[in-house]
Amino acid sequence: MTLEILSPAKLNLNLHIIGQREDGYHLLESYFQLLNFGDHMGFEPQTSRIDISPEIPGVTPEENLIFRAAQLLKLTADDPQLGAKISLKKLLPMGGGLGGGSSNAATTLIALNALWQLNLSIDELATMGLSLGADVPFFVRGHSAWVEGIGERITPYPSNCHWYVVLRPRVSVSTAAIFSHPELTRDTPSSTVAAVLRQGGRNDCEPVVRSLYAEIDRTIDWLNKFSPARLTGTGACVFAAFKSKQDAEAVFRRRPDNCDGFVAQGINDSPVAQIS
Ligand SMILES: C[C@](O)(CO)[C@H](O)COP(=O)(O)OP(=O)(O)OC[C@H]1O[C@@H](n2ccc(N)nc2=O)[C@H](O)[C@@H]1O
Ligand SMILES: Nc1ncnc2c1ncn2[C@@H]1O[C@H](COP(=O)(O)OP(=O)(O)OP(=O)(O)O)[C@@H](O)[C@H]1O
Repeated sequence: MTLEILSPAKLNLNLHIIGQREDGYHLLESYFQLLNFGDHMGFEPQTSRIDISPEIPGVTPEENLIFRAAQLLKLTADDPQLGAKISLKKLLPMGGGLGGGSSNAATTLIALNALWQLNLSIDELATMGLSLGADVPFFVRGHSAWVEGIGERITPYPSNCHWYVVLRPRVSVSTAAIFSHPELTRDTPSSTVAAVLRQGGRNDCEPVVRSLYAEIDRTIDWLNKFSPARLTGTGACVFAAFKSKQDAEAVFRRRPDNCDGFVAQGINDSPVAQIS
């Protein structure tokens, strides 16, 4: 039996940095919007081996978050006979602020927990997920949500499910470099999810990212001509909301030559929420 499932992307509709922990990690407040666009994954049980195909260029099989998630689950179950053939059609740009790697890891935890009949709870899978990445618990829970702390405090909250143009300028942003930048705003006052969804929030990483990456700066300016544009995560992707699919597609067709990307709709529940 093969389980085929979409591993969705997210957008950070806002990203407020309200403080910093002693270990250097930043305390965030962010609305995480799930999208109906992502990577396609397939899972088929087999004996003992965990095989992922095709490989991701530039990521060794052992570093692949899909492999690490499967291995973690296998160790927790303490059963060396567990294995799976996992297929991946990667459509999400890597290092784009869309959470692709974290989403793949979460989808793997949920799918294999079901296929291997381990009966681990969502709380247990979310705790395991946090050791793989700050955004993994959000994707494990599988609902658009207000996220606090470094990603571990998650309150599901429905959005208006707008259509989005997502543009990817062809540059790569180092998350660690942005978070360690001296100019980064780290004292935004605490807000509420209702205020952010009503007024639209801002991304505190955006001024620093714009100053360091001219292509991202230009892309935000271009998209701003049609609808208020913002960075997701620490970039490099930039997005704006539209009332209809047609409006979004019309803007996407006119995108600058240096960008690829996609049009997608916000969703409140991830496909993984149906199998967990
Ligand atoms: C900010 C977000 O993009 C929001 O979606 C994510 O939480 C970032 O998650 P990520 O890309 O998985 O990043 P991680 O691999 O966990 O962290 C990369 C680096 O960014 C910094 N970092 C990350 C998240 C955070 N809340 N505070 C930080 O200071 C840390 O220096 C860390 O070493
Ligand atoms: N299955 C995977 N898919 C994508 N990236 C992976 C995967 N496994 C490991 N990685 C590594 O993780 C890095 C970050 O990838 P990802 O797509 O999650 O970035 P992101 O969209 O910037 O995430 P975030 O929004 O959490 O900052 C990649 O550059 C890659 O080296």
